[in-house]
Amino acid sequence: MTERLPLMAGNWKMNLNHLEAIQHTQKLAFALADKDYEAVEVAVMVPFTDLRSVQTLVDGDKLKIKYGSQDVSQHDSGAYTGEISGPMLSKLKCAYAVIGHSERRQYHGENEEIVNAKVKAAYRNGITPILCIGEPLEIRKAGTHVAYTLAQLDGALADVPASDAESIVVAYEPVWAIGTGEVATPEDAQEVCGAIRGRLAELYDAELAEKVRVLYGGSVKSSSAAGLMAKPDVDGALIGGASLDADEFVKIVRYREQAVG
Ligand SMILES: O=C(CO)COP(=O)(O)O
Repeated sequence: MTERLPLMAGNWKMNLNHLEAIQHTQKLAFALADKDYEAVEVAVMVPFTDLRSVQTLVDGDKLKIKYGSQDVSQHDSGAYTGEISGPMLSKLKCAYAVIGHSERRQYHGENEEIVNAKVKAAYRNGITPILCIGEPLEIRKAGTHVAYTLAQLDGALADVPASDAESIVVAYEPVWAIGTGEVATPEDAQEVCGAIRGRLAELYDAELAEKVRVLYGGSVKSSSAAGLMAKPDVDGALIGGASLDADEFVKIVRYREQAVG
């Protein structure tokens, strides 16, 4: 079995201006030691206006923290007022772009076609997508959450070749768990993360599926991280609210030191 380096990615959402971003990144850099980065990959997904500041810090101080954006345009250039392109993000050395977050699907009308085009735009520009999928509450209640989430995966990966897909990060983020304080149980997370890996094996092959990191996101805190990470198909977390608190985020990065609960 391939060893997958866990990924702990903070999604700051629409929080922290560029001055606050500098302060927050410096706090993380100060708190995290080399040995933390050996055990876990650490990333922050920041507002567009923070990227240049974060890049300058990371480059200047040779920080091991990775960074990325929370979205990317499906187009590479042109008359798309307000959009930010893949070439702009790769020029800022973004490692990752969050794509298809439920808040973008909900508030910005992103459908499967757009998400698929954005995944391709990221790859075209050397950026690794962190693809977000997951069901709303009514689907969970109806018991069709696995099929619903896998259909989102199929749509996002349509016509994406294995040579690209092998590096994708998939984040299972059930909408009912996002920002609600209601974290999925480790068993719930494993059920869907395992199904995602199974579908990747069907869409591509087992070797690719073993390589891909599948994260869980939704109200992750230091008190829940170790339990989630104990599951075989959960390879990290996408962390919203708790990533805005540097001490709490560092505790999540060090989940191995926390009790499984
Ligand atoms: O949406 C999320 C990460 O992308 C999860 O947000 P919370 O951790 O605030 O629930």
